[in-house]
Amino acid sequence: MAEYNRVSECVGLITLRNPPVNALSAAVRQGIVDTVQRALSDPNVKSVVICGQNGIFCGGADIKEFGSNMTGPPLIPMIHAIESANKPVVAAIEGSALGGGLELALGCHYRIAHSKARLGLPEVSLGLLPAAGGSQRLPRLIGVPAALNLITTGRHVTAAEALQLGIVDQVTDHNTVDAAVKFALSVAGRSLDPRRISTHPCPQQPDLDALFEEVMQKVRQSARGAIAPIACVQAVRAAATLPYAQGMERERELMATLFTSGQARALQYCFFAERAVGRWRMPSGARWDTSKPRPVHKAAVIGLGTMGRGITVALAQTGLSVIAVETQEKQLMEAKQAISGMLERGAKRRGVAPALDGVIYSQNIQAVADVDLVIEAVFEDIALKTKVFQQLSAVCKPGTLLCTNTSALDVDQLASETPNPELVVGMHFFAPAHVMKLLEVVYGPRSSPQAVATAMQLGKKMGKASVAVGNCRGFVGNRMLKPYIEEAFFLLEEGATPELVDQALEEFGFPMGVFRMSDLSGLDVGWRVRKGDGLVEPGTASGRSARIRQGRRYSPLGDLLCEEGRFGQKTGRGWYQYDKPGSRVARSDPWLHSFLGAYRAQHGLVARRIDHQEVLERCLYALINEGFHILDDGIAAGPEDIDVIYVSGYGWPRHRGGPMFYANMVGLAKVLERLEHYQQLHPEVPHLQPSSLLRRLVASGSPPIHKWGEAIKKLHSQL
Ligand SMILES: CCCCCCCCCCCCC/C=C/C(=O)SCCNC(=O)CCNC(=O)[C@H](O)C(C)(C)COP(=O)(O)OP(=O)(O)OC[C@H]1O[C@@H](n2cnc3c(N)ncnc32)[C@H](O)[C@@H]1OP(=O)(O)O
Repeated sequence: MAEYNRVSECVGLITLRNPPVNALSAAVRQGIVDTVQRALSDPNVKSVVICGQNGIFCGGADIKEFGSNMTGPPLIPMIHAIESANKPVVAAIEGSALGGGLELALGCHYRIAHSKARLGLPEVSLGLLPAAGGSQRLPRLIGVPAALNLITTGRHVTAAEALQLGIVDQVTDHNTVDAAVKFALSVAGRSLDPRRISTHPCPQQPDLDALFEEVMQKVRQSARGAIAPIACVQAVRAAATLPYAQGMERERELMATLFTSGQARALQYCFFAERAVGRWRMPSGARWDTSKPRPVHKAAVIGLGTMGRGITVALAQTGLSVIAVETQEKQLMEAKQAISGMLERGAKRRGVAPALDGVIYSQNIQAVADVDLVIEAVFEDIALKTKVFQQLSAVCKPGTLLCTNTSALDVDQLASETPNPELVVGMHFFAPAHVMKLLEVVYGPRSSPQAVATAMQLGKKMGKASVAVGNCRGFVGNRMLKPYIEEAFFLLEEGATPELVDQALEEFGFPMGVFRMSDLSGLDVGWRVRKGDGLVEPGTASGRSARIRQGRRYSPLGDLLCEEGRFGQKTGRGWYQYDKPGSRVARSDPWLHSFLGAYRAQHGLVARRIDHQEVLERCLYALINEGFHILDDGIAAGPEDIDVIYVSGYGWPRHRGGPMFYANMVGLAKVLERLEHYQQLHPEVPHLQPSSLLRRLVASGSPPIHKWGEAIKKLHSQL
């Protein structure tokens, strides 16, 4: 919808009305077409202003429409009609002008922005390109290099940067619509020819070919298989080399390819999934909209190792006052220096003052007496954490929320050691905690909805993709990682190399394959966990029986490397070799290959040829299968929760939508059939046994992913 008013006697004011972001739905487009026509045909109107209601210009095309049959007037002729108008049209930009919203503004003759507005063409992050003329007008307006940067990254710019780039004509701190109306009156009657961007040539650019080659190479490297960034470069190239009409034709062709691609579907699914996880619910029936978070003004972090330092920075950057506690004086001093450095570097990047005064350091746990929330980040040891929780329960004011940053320990067990288990939740950060986007908020059966709501809200404030999950071994992310890593080990036993496995996974789109990742995070981490589980048996036992532990197939390969002191990058040796400890460039290691040969010989294993498809199917389907178990157990409320966790914390390629979305794209019946196939070949591997939920979904006709929630509820009610 678009509302029309005449203001200041001779300005036609068109207001886009489609809460919450004034997306260009069919009704809005129809409204714009009608109101523009009305303004242009009214002889009393000398100029026109377009704005959006509720302080936001326009969030772009209505993404929900992309999945359906699109009706209503198309955007391109609508914008063209505005640009060809014989009366000046001024865009009054408040809040956001994104995607189709900015393309609409680029069709206007002038753009006035509020100083707090943000502008951008983020279509690339939805698997698309600015195909309402944006890829052709922006380079003509601001030049090819700047347009390439904005269009291929999708980044939003501030009003100040937009002014500097020449995207907007004026920035105001006052009422934007008033400023735009005044401006519109001042330009009434002026020639509009120089203001029609589509009629301009692109500004001259020396060495155009070299520029495009360089950008294309950079984009291909960072795209990890995503096709939209490449199409964006091709579209801008068309703007730089072809007349406008032919450039538009190229823009349309490229968009047609992207629009129907699986990647666009995956990326748009991610957009909505990231918002859906904020609407969390617990098996008890507690939900985001009925649970009020507590205000948190002051927080504390206990334990200032790597995780505690990152968490302190993340909290301080939200503007909270933070008490950072470390009992060892030397550690405290080192932490203070490290945290101050991180805050300073972060502030410099963001162009703000560092929140150094926001952090108070203490060796004494008594210092946290008046905080609203504590995040404990001491060493992963249940006895130590229990002791800290008991101290906190004694010291903190009543009602303080006690959160544990654990990746593996039982949140319920910790809660049960405190007098108020309802105040306890897990906050599982990922290293480095001030950088990584993901936060798993782990609730136990006794965690109160208010505690979950508070942790979720705090996560959002810290800019994290926060996902509420139930308590189980490994929560969601690490629980699914276990079968993925185990399959990779089994593949080595059967004849693969770390290079082959990693190459298959990196070609799929992971930034690092499982072995390069393991070298980065340290092989000793998993070794310690397996030792704790009683799985590690020193010695040189051979044969099949040595590889069956606790009744299931087990590969001791990781343990054997650790026994050799090969912990990965930090020791300069792991699944690969490095120039020196701490170096990051992985090189193939002949020692490792002969070690694998000797290991296979010792265990009577005959190496066979393994291809990329088998690597992907075994590693990914094992991980996905665990995801179905997690859904069946109610640990994750829906597939979106799992997918957001994997995309934001585990390097799953966003253009593949997350593991559960990927399973949906591949086809549930196919995933089931391949799991059954591998299970028959490896009956001693329980994680290849298809989950009963997967079987039941296939039996009920493989509903599309957005219907899984309904299907799971129905299947559970039939049990
Ligand atoms: C056969 C082949 C044919 C091929 C040809 C096809 C022809 C098609 C041609 C069309 C050409 C189109 C070219 C243009 C494309 C686009 O414009 S794509 C959209 C680009 N815009 C964006 O990516 C912006 C997305 N939104 C945001 O970044 C943020 O929402 C915001 C605007 C910055 C506001 O942020 P915030 O205040 O934090 O609110 P949110 O929680 O993010 O959002 C609130 C709710 O609004 C929903 N929403 C937001 N944007 C859109 C949108 N563009 N469309 C639909 N819905 C949107 C969002 O989902 C939230 O709702 P809930 O999910 O219900 O919470």
